[in-house]
Amino acid sequence: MVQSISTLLVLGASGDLASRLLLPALGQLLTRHPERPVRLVGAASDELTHAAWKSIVRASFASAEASGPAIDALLATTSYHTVDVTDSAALSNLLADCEGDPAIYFALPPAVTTLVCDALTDVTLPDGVKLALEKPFGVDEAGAVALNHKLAQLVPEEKIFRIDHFLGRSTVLNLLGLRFANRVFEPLWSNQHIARIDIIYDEQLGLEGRAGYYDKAGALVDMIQSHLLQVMAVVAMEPPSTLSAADVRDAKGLVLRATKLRGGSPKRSSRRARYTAGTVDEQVLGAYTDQPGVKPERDTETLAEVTVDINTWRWTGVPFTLRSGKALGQRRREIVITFKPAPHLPTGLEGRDDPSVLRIMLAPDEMALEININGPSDPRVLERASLTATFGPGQLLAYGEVLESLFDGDPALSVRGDTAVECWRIVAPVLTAWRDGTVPLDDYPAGTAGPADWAPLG
Ligand SMILES: NC(=O)C1=CN([C@@H]2O[C@H](COP(=O)(O)OP(=O)(O)OC[C@H]3O[C@@H](n4cnc5c(N)ncnc54)[C@H](OP(=O)(O)O)[C@@H]3O)[C@@H](O)[C@H]2O)C=CC1
Ligand SMILES: O=C1O[C@H](COP(=O)(O)O)[C@@H](O)[C@H](O)[C@H]1O
Repeated sequence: MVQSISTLLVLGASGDLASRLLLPALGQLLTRHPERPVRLVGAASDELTHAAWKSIVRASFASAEASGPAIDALLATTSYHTVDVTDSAALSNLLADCEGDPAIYFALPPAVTTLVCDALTDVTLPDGVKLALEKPFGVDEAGAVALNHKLAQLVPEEKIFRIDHFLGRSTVLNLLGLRFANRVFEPLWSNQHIARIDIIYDEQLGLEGRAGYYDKAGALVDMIQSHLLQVMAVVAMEPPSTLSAADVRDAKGLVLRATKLRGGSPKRSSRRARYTAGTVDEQVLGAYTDQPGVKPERDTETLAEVTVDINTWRWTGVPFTLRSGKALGQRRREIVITFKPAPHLPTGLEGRDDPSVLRIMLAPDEMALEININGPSDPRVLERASLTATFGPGQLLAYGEVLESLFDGDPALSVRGDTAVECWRIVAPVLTAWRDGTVPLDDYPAGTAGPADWAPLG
């Protein structure tokens, strides 16, 4: 391992991403690998004292049980700057506070990230700088194309990391192992035997004070346009020759280029809803529209569902439904692969003969293969059984994996520029239809499974 950066400069350091996910993961990484010393510089518009910043970092590290010499060294030297990060002079000052080669981490809403990239054109960047940009990449398809061009003027492609932390989850490797290290699944992995695939990421979390970002994004852009399409690409991709960044990115790119909204109709293939007041896990949650910073007239959805087709020999005809939402009653993070029914049940066998279902659960990663077997008392009567397994949790948090690959300059866990644009192309008709009001905005009480008349998935 040759660590190629010395400073992590986090823009948007006072935000939810930084304190809840990025800093704990940095703490965990440095605890496991103290030989990777890194200076941490934070910047955001929030007025934080040095002591307040240090206590944020300390609390984030504590949440990951981070400790040791690299942690102590980082805490002794970390600094925080209250600045407008879209200002070129402020950015130059921030870079002056970095030691050695920095990675600039854009933990910012996408519109702000674009402005920072504009501002960086007036800044002299160190040769070894790396740019790590959070999802969503840009604010729409044209914006993503323009952002790619802007970035190309700043640094070469190999220094650009379009972050999607779902690629850092052990789930991705687990999926590749399950599919390509066994002969039993791959021959069935196509429209010949699979009826439908649902990818569900239901959260119990509400807005968590993130209106500044989320109210302009909504569930479709926040989760489906990025994370869930990436997961779908791994579920559906052709077997890669190696797990190298080039092979896996090519294979994902082929899937996403072939993906289109099912039937080309946003009205039939998408649904959206927003939570009203309710109780999640015994906690009372106010309506989304009553949260500070939310503008109800934006009609931001907190639950989204989209069905796409992958137009290839392997997948034509199989609907892939992606769903994600907030403030739901149950946390449900699952890839559900529903097989076609057996073509003929021998006469003489009775009872339950539902199609087989393979469920791959995310965090903790587990799988369950639900099949029909002969019942214990009368062997002519079928019953349902579930074969389960637990995957290893991985050594690092998803963001730890992401940071490690950023520090090492390995693009395996980041999204290629053309793929980031493809993902916007796939959801563009839905965004337009939702803006036009062609698809109604339903509602659901927080703590429920979603609108009462939505058919359940998986
Ligand atoms: N939170 C999460 O769970 C995850 C978030 N992400 C991504 O991370 C990004 C940020 O999200 P999140 O942290 O949730 O959003 P937040 O709204 O919580 O944080 C945004 C941060 O950016 C700062 N900021 C905004 N504009 C400026 C500016 N002009 N100058 C300086 N600072 C500025 C804010 O400072 P201030 O508050 O002072 O305005 C705040 O620190 C998004 O792209 C999101 O998709 C990705 C994965 C998970
Ligand atoms: O990117 C995001 O992801 C989180 C969900 O990921 P998790 O790893 O925290 O489960 C989501 O809550 C957030 O809205 C979104 O921006």
